[in-house]
Amino acid sequence: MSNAKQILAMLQSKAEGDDEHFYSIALQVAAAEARQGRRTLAEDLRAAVDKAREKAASGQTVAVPFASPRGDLADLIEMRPPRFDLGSVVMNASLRGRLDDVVLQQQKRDWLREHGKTPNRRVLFVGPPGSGKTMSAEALAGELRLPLFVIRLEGLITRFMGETAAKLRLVFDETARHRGVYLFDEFDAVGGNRGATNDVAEMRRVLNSFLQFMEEPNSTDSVVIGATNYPDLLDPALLRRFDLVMEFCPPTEEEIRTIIKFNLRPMKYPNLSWKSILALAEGLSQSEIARATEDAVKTAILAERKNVTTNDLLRRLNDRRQMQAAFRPTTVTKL
Ligand SMILES: Nc1ncnc2c1ncn2[C@@H]1O[C@H](COP(=O)(O)OP(=O)(O)OP(=O)(O)O)[C@@H](O)[C@H]1O
Repeated sequence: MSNAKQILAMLQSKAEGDDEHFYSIALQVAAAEARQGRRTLAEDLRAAVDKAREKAASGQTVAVPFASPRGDLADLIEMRPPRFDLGSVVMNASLRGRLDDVVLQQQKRDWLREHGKTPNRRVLFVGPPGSGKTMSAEALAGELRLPLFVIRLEGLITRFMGETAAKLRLVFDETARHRGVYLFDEFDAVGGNRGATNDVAEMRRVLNSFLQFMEEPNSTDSVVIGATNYPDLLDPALLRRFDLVMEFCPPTEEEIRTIIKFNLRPMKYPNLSWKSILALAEGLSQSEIARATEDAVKTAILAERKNVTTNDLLRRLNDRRQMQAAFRPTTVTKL
């Protein structure tokens, strides 16, 4: 890009309030300077971008001001400002390590590029309902100080039958225009045989478009996350398009305890009988445990108590078990 075009693009991104695009062009200029041997100027530019980014982020916790998608996109993408960071998600050390690695590669993406490497940015989250996939996508966005955009694929396919591929094009164009974390929820709807529609030709079209869009380079390094409860239904060709697959598991005893303690705050809970609580919580998802705990806290508040008791928790965990039994799907059918 010529200097004049770069200045024009920078001014346009400033006018649109898209700071990340602004910085990204400034870094492209820095890289061009470095290639021509002007390393001090390149370093100065890079340091100025880091400083500007830090300044923009200071004063924020993880809240990110960002415009919601407009026009056609408003129907397709839901914008959620991230409310927490990865420390709020209870997960095992190996999963945490891999998420931290995505954060690091994204934060140091310009440095990686200078060494001819592309940062990982396409991630598939696999795991049972309520195990923290959406929460982790939000936390990843929080760590990167980016907005989270959620695209519900099943809804997109049923609603825009015949035009889904064109709508997906719009979404992917947006990922190249505005840096963010884009979560394609219910990903099996496009990636598998479980049809949101029985129109096999339409599903093929959507799948092929998706494969093609995933291969395209992304000028903003937006992070694309697919989330599914049914990895077995995904087409292997699609799986290969992801840089990483991350598995979310049902909670261990230690994780159950951490989720309960976290959600009991700010109540007191002396002398809980953990043995019976853990026994009843086993088999419930992270989400069900968090909600049962929240209900137990509400019970204590309504009874004007400061303490949550073992019985409060057992009663609410039992409620969740009954709900789980009532709603457990019997089978998942392959077409
Ligand atoms: N690993 C976790 N650590 C702490 N809280 C969790 C965790 N997983 C789930 N929760 C709680 O459950 C809620 C719902 O979880 P989330 O939506 O992330 O699950 P999910 O895996 O995306 O589910 P689904 O597949 O049904 O979309 C979270 O907002 C949080 O309150």
